[in-house]
Amino acid sequence: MNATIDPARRPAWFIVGTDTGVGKTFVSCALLHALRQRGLSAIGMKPVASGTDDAGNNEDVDALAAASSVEAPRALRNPYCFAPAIAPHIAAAEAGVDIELERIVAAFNELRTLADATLVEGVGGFLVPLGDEIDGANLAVALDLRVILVVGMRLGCINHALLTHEVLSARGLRISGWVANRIDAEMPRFTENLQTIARLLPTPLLGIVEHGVTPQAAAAALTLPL
Ligand SMILES: Nc1ncnc2c1ncn2[C@@H]1O[C@H](COP(=O)(O)OP(=O)(O)OP(=O)(O)O)[C@@H](O)[C@H]1O
Ligand SMILES: C[C@H](N)[C@H](N)CCCCCC(=O)O
Ligand SMILES: [Mg+2]
Repeated sequence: MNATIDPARRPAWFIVGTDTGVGKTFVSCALLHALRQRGLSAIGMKPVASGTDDAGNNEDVDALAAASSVEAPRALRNPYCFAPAIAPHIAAAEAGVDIELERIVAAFNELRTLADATLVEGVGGFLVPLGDEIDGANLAVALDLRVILVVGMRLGCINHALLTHEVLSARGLRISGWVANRIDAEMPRFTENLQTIARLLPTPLLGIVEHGVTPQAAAAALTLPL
């Protein structure tokens, strides 16, 4: 790691998806590998996770840790984790927990000191509530990071990509680019859909992640907006 660079100036992105299950974790892992292939140390964060196995582990948190080149305490990588795989504000309410943005920002700031680059995976789609007063957009704004939008390429994604981009812009976020993730191997007219989104989204296409590749292999197809 290049410890001479002020942590606040090290590259970091907030990974937003067009929905839950569109490949935010998958693409985040690919981006972590892409950073590492460039010789940078990299770490992933999942501030709010829901859904654990019997041992209390969450798939996203574990996948990001496996793709990271730096180890860090789970409390920093994942400040909030709830057992049921449900909307996080409902899981938090059931657990009697208030999700606090300040706690997430503090964890992120500490995590950022440990690696050259940091990726933060959002929760579900961009406007998922995190409590009565806050949502995913508030989290992205509080972290003040550039955003990478993961578009899960399936029927309906054009509208989801445009809606998400509009809200990102309305919240004043800087958008580094988008990634086309082929979650549906059989998507009819994939190329035409890709071209439509590329034409309508005023942000660069950072790469296409093919269906069924490993995150390591997908890394080679990604341009890092460093
Ligand atoms: N390019 C791909 N090829 C094959 N499978 C993929 C691809 N991208 C994602 N998947 C699979 O699709 C599922 C959803 O992906 P992923 O968990 O990354 O979505 P997510 O947006 O992070 O979801 P969540 O909102 O739960 O965090 C996972 O089983 C993942 O392995
Ligand atoms: C459990 C799942 N994998 C995600 N972590 C949470 C997705 C919440 C979606 C809420 C919604 O938009 O309706
Ligand atoms: Mg995920």
